[in-house]
Amino acid sequence: MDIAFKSSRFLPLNKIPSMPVFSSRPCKISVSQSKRFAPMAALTASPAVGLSETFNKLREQGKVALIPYITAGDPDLSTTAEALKVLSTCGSDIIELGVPYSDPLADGPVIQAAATRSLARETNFNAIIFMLKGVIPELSCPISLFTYYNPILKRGIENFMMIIKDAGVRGLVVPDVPLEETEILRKEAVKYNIELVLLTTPTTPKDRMKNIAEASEGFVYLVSSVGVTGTRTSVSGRVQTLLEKVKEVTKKPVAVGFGISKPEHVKQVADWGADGIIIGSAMVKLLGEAQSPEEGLKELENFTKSLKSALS
Ligand SMILES: O=P(O)(O)OC[C@@H](O)[C@@H](O)c1c[nH]c2ccccc12
Repeated sequence: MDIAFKSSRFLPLNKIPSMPVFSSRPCKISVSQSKRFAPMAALTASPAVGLSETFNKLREQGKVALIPYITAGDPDLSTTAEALKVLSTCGSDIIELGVPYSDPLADGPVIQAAATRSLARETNFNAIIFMLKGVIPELSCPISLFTYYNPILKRGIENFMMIIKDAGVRGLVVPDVPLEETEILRKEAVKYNIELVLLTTPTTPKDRMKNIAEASEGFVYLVSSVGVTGTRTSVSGRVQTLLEKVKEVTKKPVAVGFGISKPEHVKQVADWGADGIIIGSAMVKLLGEAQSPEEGLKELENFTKSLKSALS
């Protein structure tokens, strides 16, 4: 069952409630934090730079993009808003925000547990959008939304794009859509200036990899290893060869994700020639398993700074 969207199915843009449906559990963040989260009526979603522009700028400076992933609504949406600000302030170049979903195909145990906790608190799509509208104007990097296909289809592809664009989202990753079916998605995404990022994996044949890279917008997501997301003790040396393979078929930026969780990993993958590094489970774990949201945010800040300095 799609719990995440149970209370918000088929809502056209103008029917999205103006108040988010946050969990009834008391939120432990401080008053000053919650004030900072309050959406500002005067600000509309900022026209922050998109993913391609971000990579262009970094390329000029010879820098590699730091791309954290976190799950929306874990431990709660107010903390997610604060976490986005922390990630942005600590030098993230793009942030992937995961929409919790009840049947996540490729998510490993850490991200699955985060989605389950988030859904148990009744996080829903409309509340995530409301939160993003308030916080995106305060960020200095673009947000790329990460969601499975079903929730998009249920809203209608065009309606979905319209909603996320209106919230200020600049990119979209939909891991369960095969290349052959991305065309319609991409057509609507382009209309709304949303860059649709496609994924290639270690088992993707070279000619297919080329087609994926050609169709991908913003960057190409290179999945570093087979299996599901999650931290691993080391990054396989195979990633270096994989990176070379992708770079033979495209000039677009290539960001590597899956199993990267330490500053040493980040440095290693950057040295192998990646244009961006995606870190998910390690971030999600810090936020989801901390004693309090404040502690989780502090740990997130320290961790992001350590990853950023590995790239400088
Ligand atoms: O968690 P990791 O191993 O650091 O990997 C990144 C990842 O979490 C994020 O991009 C992601 C979350 N769920 C996914 C499903 C498929 C592909 C990618 C993802």
